[in-house]
Amino acid sequence: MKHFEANFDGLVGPTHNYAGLSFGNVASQSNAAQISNPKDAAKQGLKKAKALADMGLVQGVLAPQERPDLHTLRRVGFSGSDADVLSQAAKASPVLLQACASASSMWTANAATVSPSADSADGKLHFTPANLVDKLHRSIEPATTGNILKAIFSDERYFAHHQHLPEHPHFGDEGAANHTRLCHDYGQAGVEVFVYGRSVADLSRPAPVKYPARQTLEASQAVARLHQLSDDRTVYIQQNPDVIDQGVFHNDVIAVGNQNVLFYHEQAFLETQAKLAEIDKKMRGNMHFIEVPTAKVGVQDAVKSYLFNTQIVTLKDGSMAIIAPTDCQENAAVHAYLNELVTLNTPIKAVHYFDVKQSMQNGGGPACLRLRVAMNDTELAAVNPQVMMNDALFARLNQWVDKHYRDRLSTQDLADPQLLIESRTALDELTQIMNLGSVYQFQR
Ligand SMILES: NCCC[C@H](NC(=O)CCC(=O)O)C(=O)O
Repeated sequence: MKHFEANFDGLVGPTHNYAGLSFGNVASQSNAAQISNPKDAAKQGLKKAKALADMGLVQGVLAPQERPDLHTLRRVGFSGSDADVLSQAAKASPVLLQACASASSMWTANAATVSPSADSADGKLHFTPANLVDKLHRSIEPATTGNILKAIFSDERYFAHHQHLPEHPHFGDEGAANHTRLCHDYGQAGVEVFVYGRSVADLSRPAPVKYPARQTLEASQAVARLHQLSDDRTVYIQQNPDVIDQGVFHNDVIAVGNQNVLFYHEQAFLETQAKLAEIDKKMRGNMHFIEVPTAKVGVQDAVKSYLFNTQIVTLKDGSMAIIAPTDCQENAAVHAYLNELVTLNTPIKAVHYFDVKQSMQNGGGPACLRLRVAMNDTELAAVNPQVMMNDALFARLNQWVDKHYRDRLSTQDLADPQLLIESRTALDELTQIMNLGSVYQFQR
């Protein structure tokens, strides 16, 4: 049996826009009210996904969500025709309309936490959609995320789907952006590392003062229980609250792992040495800890360039490559660091750069755009084949984007009833292309 890690990238939705909705996410806030280009955004994402498929990696695509979300707008009291609801909301609360129109489900690293069958007691691959309660615009994602995941990973012999955690700050959960699975071989039991921003129960632990800590320890522990992980192979690390206050709103902005490599910034964690020792012990040794010192790359440069929001992938020959945003090339310190990294004695031998600027301007790099699913070939054979990236799907999705997407969108346009019609028409066609059935409210 073959074991590997598949990536499922979020397709950027037709309403991709810059609304400045994410307090604590510097890019989102500083690009508020800029004009976006949904067509370019979707094509940039598709290009990255296709390039990874062409490198021999297993690559899938996840469908975007229905936006503007008329269901939520009606739930909070707007009524009448769809056009009425949009115009009332735009007048009464532009921020609310923006929250209901965000294409934020494109960042599928926040869609769910995934544990492979090798790690769980029942031998199933587990999914828990993230509740994303810290941000209104993201808190409306988990139910549809669950529907989409179930439509793709539907075979109950292999896949276990859990409901998202209770929607309260106690269980603030941001999914895989705060979770890294380490292993020696993808098919062997690994060590699942959960990184949290604060603990609700233990108030003696430090917490950020300026920006929110989106992930709680309690949420991480709940997901580990649901996924039937063994304590012996689970590690909880607190993120350094000082870096959260400098714009590191998810752990995947400051650390990334793959197999036996953990690539992280010197300031990423609290109690770093003790936690690395625990990882090493639970991994039974042979780890590569690649620590980036502040003297080489400061936290600000890491946040701006997204050096750690990169993907580390294992290629066919067993070597690893980094998938980085072009922003890393444009930052002198980061570019110099990456040039040096590939010459060091680590498994990482190459860096490939991709332009994902439309997503970056909202604080989402290459790693945010993908959900990792470590699996084996029997499990892959049970995945909906219509979502897997190949030449035909790439061509079909590019045509679909060309047909339905705008190349310019402002936050004012979000109230345009025509945008809603375009978006629904596009998604309806997409569910046929990807054979998803009726996953959206408007189809039910
Ligand atoms: N993993 C990357 C997530 C980025 C995402 N940005 C946003 O939602 C910005 C949306 C806006 O401001 O229009 C977030 O902060 O959760």
